Amino acid sequence: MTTTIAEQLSTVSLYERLGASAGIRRIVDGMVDAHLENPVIRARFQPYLNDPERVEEIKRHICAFFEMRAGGPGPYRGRCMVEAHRGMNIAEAEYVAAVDDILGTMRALGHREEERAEVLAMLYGLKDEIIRV
Ligand code: HEM
Repeated sequence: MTTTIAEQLSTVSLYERLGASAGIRRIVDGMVDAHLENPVIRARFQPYLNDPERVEEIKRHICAFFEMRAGGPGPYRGRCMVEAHRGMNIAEAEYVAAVDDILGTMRALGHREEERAEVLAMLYGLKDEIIRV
């Protein structure tokens, strides 16, 4: 029995389609750079620049979180989204700015509309665990 390319692609996990661990790391690096340039949210991240080891740890956690959510093999050992963002009083506009940075980075890296839509759906599902928790 023959299968179409579309059917074959649909069986490949989002993790693989994002380029596995290395591809996700590129998205996270670009996303953090974009956050630092984004006037809506950069003040949230600038204080961490004094502590590069902490930045690296947070990036590793964000990579592991994305990998887990995209169907990757590894565990996520960071905090849950409510714990990670508790007390920050994140506003809707800040959440949208962060999502825009992630999708803009994916577009710049050449990820297809399909993968961007899947990541958007994943992020949207986390909204209530991040805004004003
Ligand atoms: C868009 C969806 C978001 C996702 C999926 C997400 C995910 C994460 C993850 C996985 C961590 C690491 C947790 C850990 O190290 O235990 C983290 C940390 C952090 N997030 Fe988010 N985040 C999102 C939105 C935001 C927004 C909108 C802001 C602020 C404008 C924000 C600010 C932070 C900060 C400052 C940290 C570091 C906290 C610390 O360890 O001191 N995040 N986020």
